[in-house]
Amino acid sequence: MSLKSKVTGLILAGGRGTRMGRVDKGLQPFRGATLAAHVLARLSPQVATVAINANRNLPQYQALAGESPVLPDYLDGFAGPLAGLQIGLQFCPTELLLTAPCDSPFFPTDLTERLHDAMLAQDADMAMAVTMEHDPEQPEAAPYRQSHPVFALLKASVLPQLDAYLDTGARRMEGFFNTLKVAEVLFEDSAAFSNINTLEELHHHERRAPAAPVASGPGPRDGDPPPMPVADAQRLICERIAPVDAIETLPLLAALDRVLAADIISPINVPAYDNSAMDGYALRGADLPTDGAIKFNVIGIAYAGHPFTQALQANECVRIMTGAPIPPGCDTVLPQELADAIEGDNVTIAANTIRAGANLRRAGEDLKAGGIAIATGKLLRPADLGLVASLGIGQVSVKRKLKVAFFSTGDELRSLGDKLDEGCVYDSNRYTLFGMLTRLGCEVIDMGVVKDDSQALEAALREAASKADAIITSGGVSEGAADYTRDIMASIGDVAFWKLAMRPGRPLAFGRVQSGEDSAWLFGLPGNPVAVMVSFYMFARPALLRMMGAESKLQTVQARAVEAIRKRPGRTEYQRGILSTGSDGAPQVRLTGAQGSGILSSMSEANCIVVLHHDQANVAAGQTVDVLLFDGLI
Ligand SMILES: Nc1nc2c(c(=O)[nH]1)N[C@H]1C(S)=C(S)[C@@H](COP(=O)(O)OP(=O)(O)OC[C@H]3O[C@@H](n4cnc5c(N)ncnc54)[C@H](O)[C@@H]3O)O[C@H]1N2
Ligand code: MOO
Ligand SMILES: [Mg+2]
Repeated sequence: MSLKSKVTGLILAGGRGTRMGRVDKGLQPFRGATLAAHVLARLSPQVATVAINANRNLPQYQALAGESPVLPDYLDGFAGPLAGLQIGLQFCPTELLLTAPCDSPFFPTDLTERLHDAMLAQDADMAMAVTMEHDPEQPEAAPYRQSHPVFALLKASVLPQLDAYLDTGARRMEGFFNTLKVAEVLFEDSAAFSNINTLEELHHHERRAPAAPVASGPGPRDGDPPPMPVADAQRLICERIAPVDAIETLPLLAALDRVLAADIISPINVPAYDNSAMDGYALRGADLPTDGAIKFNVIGIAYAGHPFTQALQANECVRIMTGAPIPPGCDTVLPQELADAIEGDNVTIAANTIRAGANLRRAGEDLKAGGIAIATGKLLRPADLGLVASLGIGQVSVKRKLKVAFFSTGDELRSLGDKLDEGCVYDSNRYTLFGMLTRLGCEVIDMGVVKDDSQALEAALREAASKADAIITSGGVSEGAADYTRDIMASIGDVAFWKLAMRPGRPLAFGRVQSGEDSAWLFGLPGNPVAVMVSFYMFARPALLRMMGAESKLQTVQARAVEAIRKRPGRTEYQRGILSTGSDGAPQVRLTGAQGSGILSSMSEANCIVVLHHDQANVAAGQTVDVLLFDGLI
């Protein structure tokens, strides 16, 4: 039996993340994935199966764990790693359990093997990693021994001892380990066990990252992490964001473009009764001639709103208008223009003019009483208002509008009405952001321009976090000497800075900003005017829609490229295009000329974005490309 098949791995992710501002450490974005995902990638090859101990954000951990279990503590109140160990041992289907904390993504790939060797050699109950450390304050002093109790291999059979220890109220790992026979294993590489406690440490590691074990994409340049593929960033954002659950009830007309918060159940059949689809004559289908022609006697008139209620006899018919209820016994309507002859009260109908059952609209054929007419999450469009009205419903429950604060950053920015000093530009991003957010149905909070000044930025972010569900900023997220935004963002929240494998829109900041009790999601978009729009559409838009509880799928259409398009594989490119109909009637697209990410006119001229996918290479003229239409997007 292999060693691996005897070991269950347990990721300890149940802590409070106190030193990280109480964020869920394991879910922090790190080198294209989450910290816990990195730990999982290290652990999986060393064990038969993995479980995750977590006490918050269980769905996100479950998404990571897949088929494997996510185990909350059995003990209440974030009782520490021993509580995680307890539930892990309770679950453990194998002879041995190996623990690893969610904030240490660099541990050795032979951890299980080395701990196991020592455990056997010393006939121990558990084995634990130890390193020799130097005190940075006293570099001359002798190194000291540092144990790493969260990296431990234990016999599953120690569970009763752990239960007894926890029953005494004690919670310290070292205390429990003193009750066991422990083998210590000295590892040379102390950095392998370094854990990431604070957001500063996280960003420090993020910036000097070696190749990420779970991220894909082109290799690192100058020690930088590889740019993250667009799809990975979208997934990471989506995994972290949950819908805002506040709802309100609105009169139907005020609900246009809002997100439905409860299914609309049809209280009635629509239509409520069988009725005529034509102006003509209602009759019994059985009376229709099979050959020749038959004369029907008109015995009355049915109008919409004025039914004819008398039952018909053989070869009788009723003059009927569109929408009028079908008289009793009738099942067919002859459109009047199909009559062979109409003379006074007589209508002659020839054989094979219509079939029995024709031209009727059946009760409930649109909506059945008791059925779901519109499902929760639907963005209410004009057709939906009509549908709700057709059910006689005058008020609907919708999600409250999402509050989104936004501002531009940069000393060079001037607001409209200001003099354009040398080296300055007018702030255009706030206008595009206003437009995009308003179109998305958000309540916008325009916070103007904020200078490249750390105090002003911090104050603006705090104010925004206190007022809004989400914050959108532009500028200052790249590597420039005046790009203060990234440091302030990182210092007052758990904000990660990503370099994305896309163009435009390479830099992006995403995370949560905290101000006292209040917090908000932050999207720090790049400053370049085209980049800000593209990043908004690709990342902020789906995230905001998710917060609103709405669907965000965008439909692409295919079009023939009129000219060749240069494209480098390994990044997603969003080029501005004009979609039209070719001489053969098929859709075709051409680019709007210069594609620089400062050229906003390319966006204004365009009616679509040409999406060139991550792995796609140069496109030859005549080849088909995917196109995202601006209609529906903006
Ligand atoms: N060494 C590197 N430099 C840059 C990189 C990089 O990876 N390494 N990335 C480039 C890319 S791509 C972009 S996009 C920009 C992003 O820069 P920032 O987000 O830091 O934005 P700023 O430096 O503040 O501004 C960039 C550019 O955009 C103009 N801008 C900014 N805000 C507005 C506004 N509200 N209205 C109109 N124009 C605005 C600003 O004046 C600059 O020209 O970084 C590249 N550099
Ligand atoms: O993202 Mo920057 O993409 O060139 O403008
Ligand atoms: Mg910059």
